[in-house]
Amino acid sequence: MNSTGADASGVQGDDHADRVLGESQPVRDYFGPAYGSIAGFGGLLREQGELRGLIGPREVSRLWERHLLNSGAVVPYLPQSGLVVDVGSGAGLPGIIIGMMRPDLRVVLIEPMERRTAWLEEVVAQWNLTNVDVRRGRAEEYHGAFEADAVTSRAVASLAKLARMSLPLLRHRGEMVVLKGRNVAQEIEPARKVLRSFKTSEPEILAGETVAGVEPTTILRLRRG
Ligand SMILES: C[S@@+](CC[C@H](N)C(=O)[O-])C[C@H]1O[C@@H](n2cnc3c(N)ncnc32)[C@H](O)[C@@H]1O
Repeated sequence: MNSTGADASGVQGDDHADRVLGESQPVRDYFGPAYGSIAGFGGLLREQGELRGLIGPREVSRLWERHLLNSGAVVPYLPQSGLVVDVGSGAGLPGIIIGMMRPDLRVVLIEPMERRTAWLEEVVAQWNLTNVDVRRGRAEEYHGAFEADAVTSRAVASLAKLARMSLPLLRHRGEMVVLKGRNVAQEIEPARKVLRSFKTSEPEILAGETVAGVEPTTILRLRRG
C-alpha cells in the first residue's frame, strides 16, 4: 500500500479506500477513546456481517463511511445523560456505536429478529458493554415499558410509522432522533397527523458532520410533548 491508498497492483478498490479511511487520524480522532472498540466491531461485521445476514454484500466495502461514521454522527445530538432506546438496531447501527461512544448513557437495543439479537448479545459481551441491554421484540411491544430520554433509529420505517413506533417509548419532552436519507423533508407532511397527536415540536433537519470528505448524516430531531 502507498500513501495514495493504492495497493501494489495499482488497484484502488472501495474496500481498500474504506479501510484506509478507517485507519486515518481524523477517524481515530472523531471516535476518540471508543475508536478501538468501534474498529473491532467493524472488523467483526466485515468478517461475519454478510454471512449472518446483518448487512448486504455491497455494504462490506463501505463500512466506515456508510455505517460506522454515519452512525457516529448522531452522538452529538443525544442527551447529556439518561436512557436512549434504539429501535430496529439490526447489526447494531447506530445502537452499538452509541453504546461504545457514550458509556455514560444507558442504551437499550430493540430488535425483533432472533439472529440479530444473538449477534447484538455477542457484541455486548465481547466488548463488555455494561451500559447496553438487548431486548428482542417489536418496538410496539415495549410501549409504556420505557420513559426514554431519546429514541434513535436508522433505516427502519417512514417517519409516520417511526413516530407511531418510537414516540410512546419517550418520556414527556424526550427526543426522537432519526438518521435518515437526504429526502427526509418529504416524509414530514405524511407524518403530521401522528406528530400532532403526540404534540411534538416542529421537526428539525440537521447535518451530522463527522470527518472531512464523508457525507454528513441527515438527522431529523423532534421533541415529544
Ligand atoms: C433495514 S434494517 C436497519 C438496521 C439498522 N438500524 C441499520 O441501520 O443497519 C431494519 C431493522 O428494523 C427491524 N424492525 C422492523 N420492524 C420493527 C419494529 N416494529 N420494531 C423494532 N424493530 C423493527 C428489522 O428487524 C431490522 O433489523
